[in-house]
Amino acid sequence: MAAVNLTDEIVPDTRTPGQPLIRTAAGVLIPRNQPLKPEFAGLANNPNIQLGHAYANPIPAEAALGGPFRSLYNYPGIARRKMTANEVSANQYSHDWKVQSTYKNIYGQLLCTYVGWNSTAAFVQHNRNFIRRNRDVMRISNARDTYLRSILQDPEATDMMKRATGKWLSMNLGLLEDPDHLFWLYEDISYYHTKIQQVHDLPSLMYICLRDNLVMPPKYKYTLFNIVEEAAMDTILGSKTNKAFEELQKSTKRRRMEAMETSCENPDQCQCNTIWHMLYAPTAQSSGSNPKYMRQNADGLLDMRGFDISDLRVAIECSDQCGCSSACPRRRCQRGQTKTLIVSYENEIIEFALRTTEPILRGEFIAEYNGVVMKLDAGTRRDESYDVSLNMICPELVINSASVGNLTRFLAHGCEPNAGLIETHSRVKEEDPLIPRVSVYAIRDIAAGEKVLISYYQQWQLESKSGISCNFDSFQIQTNINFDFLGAAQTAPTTCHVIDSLAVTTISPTKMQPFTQLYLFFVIRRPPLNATFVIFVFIATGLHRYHFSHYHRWFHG
Ligand SMILES: C[S@@+](CC[C@H](N)C(=O)[O-])C[C@H]1O[C@@H](n2cnc3c(N)ncnc32)[C@H](O)[C@@H]1O
Repeated sequence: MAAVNLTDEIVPDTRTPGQPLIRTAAGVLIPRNQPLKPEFAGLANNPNIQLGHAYANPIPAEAALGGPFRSLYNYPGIARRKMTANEVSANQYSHDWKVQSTYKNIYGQLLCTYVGWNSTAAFVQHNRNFIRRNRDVMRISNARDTYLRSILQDPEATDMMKRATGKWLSMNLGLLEDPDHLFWLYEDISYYHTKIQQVHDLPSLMYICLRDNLVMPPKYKYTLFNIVEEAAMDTILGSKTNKAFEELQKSTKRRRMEAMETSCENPDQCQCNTIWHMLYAPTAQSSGSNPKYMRQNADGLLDMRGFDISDLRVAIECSDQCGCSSACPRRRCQRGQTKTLIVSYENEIIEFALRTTEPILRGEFIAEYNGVVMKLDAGTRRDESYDVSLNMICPELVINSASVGNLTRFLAHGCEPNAGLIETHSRVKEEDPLIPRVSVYAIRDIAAGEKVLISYYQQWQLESKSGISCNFDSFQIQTNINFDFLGAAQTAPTTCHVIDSLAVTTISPTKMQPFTQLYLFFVIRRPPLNATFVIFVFIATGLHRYHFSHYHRWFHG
């Protein structure tokens, strides 16, 4: 075997900034102290594949210098050792250091923080040249401020959320003097994850927690390509979907192909429809499910009408063999995210969720779901709530984003989802392995500021035999009975949360005292566990927040 491209650690892509189509296709995890399998020889020589023993988020060079300050928080890819204001002046560092972010201070002056320096070394900037030289940073700060101002105008935002915008909109002295404040950790995570996004030509990423007291931000490693465990790579290499087009043609029985249009820039050479027929189209022998072929139109949009998570769906994208450019409508996942999204802390139950800062059209691509591709029966413990299955491309595998992933790991469950996951057969080069990919597309138009929600559960999981479902109508029946009993019939559920096997609905009855909330907890039956259907009713005056988090913890053990 020629020189093996095996490193200790797989790292976020920094090799080809600005050229998304020749970036890393995947990282493959090879167990330590084990020889590289001969079947992996092709991977070892493929410049688009990184082979390594672990996935790491190294601290970028400009922040790695370090200083005497050691932050309380140890997060992957985030500089922990930083320089303080004293250290900076003792070493006479210039203000040309790389700018991390900017804010207005309470006097309306422009204040800036630097990469690898702590908050005590934030400086006021008077110079117009500063704005000219740091347009990128200013653009991100302005987008953040626009989002925060929109919260101030939002009738649904709570008083606490509005109050908390102050921390970001005008920096106060207290925060500057407290470099261990969680606020700075949020700022660091936003900066370092944005840096990885930018290498892939993707928009910035912000983490925001609009609460008086910030909660710990999420801790995970950030990746924009899938990391494949060795056993999963074996499965991929042996799978029919991984075969190169010509090989597939030789090994597939000729079938009559229904003529289909393609929006590919080069329709005569486009192979996508043939791949659909050879790999995924239902045959006379196939029984049961009827897989759906998702084809982008000339604008790169998918027809998401009638989206149902129990359907099998696959989108097929062009490879270089189709002879089209990187701008081809049928390479939408390859081009990646274009809308700026925010990871926002919602509440004690949902925790973090994704919100869009820009309108998204129905059928529009939102982002790729990245994480670790692993075998379903890998035997390793994982948080399955971050699993996405690959029923069409490789049913034995899942993508799990609990410890390594990208922003899509924050997609929350919605009873009325506005987005859906689409398995995506996509590789830039035909000689690359076909790493399973999953894209997130909008099911309906999504307005700026809205949460991006998917449905976690299939209908059979939500509807037990006793008729419990994540459906406001059925909750309404239950709640009216209870309110009749309380003498307050004119009520309506306001929110519905589903926590794993638990559904919670919060109701503010009109005839009850102000601030009184009623929480109904439903345990949803999930076959094969035929757990008894339980309803707890709590009437809490003033203390409702306490009850909410208390029972949440109780149910999670
Ligand atoms: C894929 S994660 C989503 C990200 C997660 N919220 C976080 O902060 O890391 C799935 C978990 O989010 C929470 N979650 C998501 N949507 C929810 C909802 N509608 N109601 C309650 N919890 C939700 C549940 O704890 C679930 O197990």
